Amino acid sequence: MATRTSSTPPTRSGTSNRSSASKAGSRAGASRARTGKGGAGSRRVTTTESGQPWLARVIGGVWGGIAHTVGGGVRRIGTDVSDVDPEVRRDGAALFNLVLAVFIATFAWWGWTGWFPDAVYAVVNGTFGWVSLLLPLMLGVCAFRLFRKPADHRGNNRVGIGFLVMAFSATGLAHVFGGLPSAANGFDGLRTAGGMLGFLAASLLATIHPAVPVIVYSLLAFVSVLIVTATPFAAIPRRIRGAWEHLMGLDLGPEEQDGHDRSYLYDSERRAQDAAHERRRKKRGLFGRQPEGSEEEPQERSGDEPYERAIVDDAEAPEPTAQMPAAGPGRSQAEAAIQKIRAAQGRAAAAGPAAGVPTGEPTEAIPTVGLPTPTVGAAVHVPSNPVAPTPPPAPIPQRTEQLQLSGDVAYTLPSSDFLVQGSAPKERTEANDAVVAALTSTLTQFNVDAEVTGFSRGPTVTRYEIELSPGTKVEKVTALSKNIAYAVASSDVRILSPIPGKSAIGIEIPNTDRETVSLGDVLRSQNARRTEHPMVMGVGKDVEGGFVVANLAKMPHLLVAGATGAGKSSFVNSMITSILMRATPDEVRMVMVDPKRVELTAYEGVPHLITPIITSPKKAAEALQWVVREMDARYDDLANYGFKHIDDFNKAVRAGKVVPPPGSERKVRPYPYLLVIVDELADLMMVAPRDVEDSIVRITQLARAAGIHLVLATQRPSVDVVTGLIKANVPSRMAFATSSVTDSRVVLDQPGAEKLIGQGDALFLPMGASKPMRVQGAWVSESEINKVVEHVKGQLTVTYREDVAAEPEKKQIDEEIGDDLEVLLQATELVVTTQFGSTSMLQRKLRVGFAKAGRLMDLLESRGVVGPSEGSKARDVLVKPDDLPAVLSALRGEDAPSSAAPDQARSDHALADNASANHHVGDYEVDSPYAEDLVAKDLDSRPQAVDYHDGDDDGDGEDAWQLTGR
Ligand SMILES: Nc1ncnc2c1ncn2[C@@H]1O[C@H](COP(=O)(O)OP(=O)(O)OP(=O)(O)O)[C@@H](O)[C@H]1O
Repeated sequence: MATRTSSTPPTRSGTSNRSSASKAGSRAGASRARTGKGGAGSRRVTTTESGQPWLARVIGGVWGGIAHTVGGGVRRIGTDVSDVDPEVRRDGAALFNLVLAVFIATFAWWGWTGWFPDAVYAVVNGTFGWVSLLLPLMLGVCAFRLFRKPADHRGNNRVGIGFLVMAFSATGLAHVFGGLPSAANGFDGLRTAGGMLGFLAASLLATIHPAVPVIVYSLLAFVSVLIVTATPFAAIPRRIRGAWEHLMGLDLGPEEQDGHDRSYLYDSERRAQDAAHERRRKKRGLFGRQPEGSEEEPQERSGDEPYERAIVDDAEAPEPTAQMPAAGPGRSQAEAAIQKIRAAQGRAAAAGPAAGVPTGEPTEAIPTVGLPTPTVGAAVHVPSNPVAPTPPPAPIPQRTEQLQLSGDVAYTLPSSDFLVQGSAPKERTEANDAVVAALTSTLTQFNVDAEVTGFSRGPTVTRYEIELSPGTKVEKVTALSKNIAYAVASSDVRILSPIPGKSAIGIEIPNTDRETVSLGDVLRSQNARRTEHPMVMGVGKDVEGGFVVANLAKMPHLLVAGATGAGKSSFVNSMITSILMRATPDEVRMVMVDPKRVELTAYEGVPHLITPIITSPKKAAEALQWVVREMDARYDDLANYGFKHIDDFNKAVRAGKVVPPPGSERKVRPYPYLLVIVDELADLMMVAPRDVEDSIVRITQLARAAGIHLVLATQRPSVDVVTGLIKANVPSRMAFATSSVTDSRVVLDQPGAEKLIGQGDALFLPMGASKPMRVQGAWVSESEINKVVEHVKGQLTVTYREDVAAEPEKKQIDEEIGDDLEVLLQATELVVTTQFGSTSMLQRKLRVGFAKAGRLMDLLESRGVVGPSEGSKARDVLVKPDDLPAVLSALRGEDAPSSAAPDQARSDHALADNASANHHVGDYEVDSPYAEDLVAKDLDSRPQAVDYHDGDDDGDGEDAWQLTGR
């Protein structure tokens, strides 16, 4: 059981509401009415329990009211952050800082006089000297932060401490520059310098030499600026250089700033990089981060966005491509290089004994076909695309502060150090130059008027770009695929025609020197930092060496398939580790299904789990049904409170705008995302194909808005596992190497995956993309996973929901039915689906005797499935096929299944919210009639499937259905 939990335990609901209401009431009167008890009730509790004098209560209430009003206004300045959770607001303290700032400003800046300001001024000025002029600014910044970021305790403390150090060192300096007044000069003397504080700080040091306090406090003041601006020492030179270059108008591109040489780029490429950098820089602010006080706000998550994409990248600033420049000196330079190669080849062809085996001059030698060797003079002029630099070890992404979970639990995300840094990516190697030469040679041999204009080196493959001269057919190059494979001595050549977004043909050829993509690097990349969304995962690197990061919430469901050893499990590990690195259990909960029992065991016990890792396929099928019910409960809330997406609902809950009906005991909490991971769909489909498919289809059709997302992995991407229905509803696909082109078609609806080279090489087709993107999956080692898991488990003890895959409850079966339930269910299904109430049919189809068939028919009549006997005629069937699930459930003694539950019932529940009990789903509460019903059903106890093949081939219509029991 949990020792700590991320939310209010079930038993607390009543009392905790009261106590939190009481706290809120004493802190800020205006927030009282938030609790389910209603404003009056809360106020009464505060009044009777607090024991404060009435005047204090009145002042507290007025202060709280003003604080919330001012806070509301401040939170709307610039980026609107008015959805700050009312529970964590510190408006009272913020207002205190603000009032103090204004007050000090009135006499320090504006010279307000009078006995009261004079008295305060004497104290403040006597303590700080002329540094009191700075105090309003410091207090103002503190107030602003407290209003807008009350939960950022770490940041607020940092700024507060920074200002204290700054004020102290400033008084020390002021004391020296104010002429080192001594105590004998009295307060008046000290006031004109650094005040009493300055005297204490500097007078002793100044006895050594007046320069000593100047040096000490200058350094301390500098350190205080670093503390306030959260600038690490290592970043100082870069920031100073950035500021200088900005002031002088010399802004460099990002690569140059990182110490990367850009001399290999053409002018136009550099300009493109600069423009992209400028756009990004403008977005981020002068120093690559937002100025203090407006640090990058967590991106608002909202349900509906235009042009949603699963991939997270800088869509506005596409990375420059290293195509041959259209014109100018760069172009002529490149053309000269190509001509040089041509000339060399021409000479070689003329001189060589056999076509394609050129023997050029040593410096311009063309490699022999099939045995590529590096050629300095030839290929080196073909530009390579710049690869994304390995990001320096840094937090992943910005949130290393303590996060406040519900239930007042502090939670720290795992440190970036747990994930190692990968080796620096290579931009070009000799092997690339050799392949360029081989490709150029092949094109020349076959008289194809085309040029290799550049290449992008990825970790696993390099994509060489070929541009055709006007009038040359694309097919002339694609027809050469076998010759190209021969020339580069690799069978895994993949031709892209065209490269998406470019007028060029891409030829992907595996690198002989592969590189591993470290998950840590992917999560530290700019793309990952662009968003704080908790469902973002590091996918890997694309062929251009760019980091690929995707948002699972936008996929919204993902199919991962590939042959054994192709890299699926490694991908699933990267996905789970990404979530653990970036999301708290309050933000993302997971259900893991691992019938293979080995792949996911490392994650057992992480607090993000809602149920122990499920290894039994039967229990997994039940868990999926639980997910369906959870989805229904969430939909009820969305419908009830008028939201279209769980993100909008959560935002409103955090802003205190979701108020349960008066009298309701319920405490509405934000719903976490629910990620359901199935690491071998085939095992589930073998056990309960119909139920698993039903659940998956239902979840995938609706769950996006409910924040529920499915990831289905399989090594058997055949049509009986990945059925048409499942495929139609799981729009994003990740195909690792498949064993056949048929499998590739099942996963991607196109060939390609069969040409992948395994071990993490994949084709990623996120929802909405027309062409799959080739990526090398991110790799995370077992030891890294263990470190992350240990940290996460140390933060919070897992609290499992017991009913997700619980043992099925004993059912109340009608005594009259007794042991005949199985066969009665079959009879019902048979009669209702065929709409034919014949006893002899039951006899034949169920292979039972006349007496048994007659008894079954009587039972069916007594339960209203068929009408009374009409002699030799078949009986009327009174139940429509659509109502069959409800009837079967009723016979089993269960409640109606959720899929068959009338919508009216659900909306009735929604209206009667306060009448239903509080239930916990995961660690959050749901009011749902189904919450009680979140109990697994015994699926094995009923007929599994109706076989659509004819039973006995005698041609009669009755035989069209045959029940196949287990
Ligand atoms: N992204 C990757 N980077 C580097 N190597 C990888 C990557 N993914 C997989 N590999 C290599 O391939 C091996 C098999 O990968 P993995 O176990 O993920 O395959 P799988 O498809 O899950 O196979 P199975 O279905 O048999 O479990 C790993 O042990 C590792 O050596």
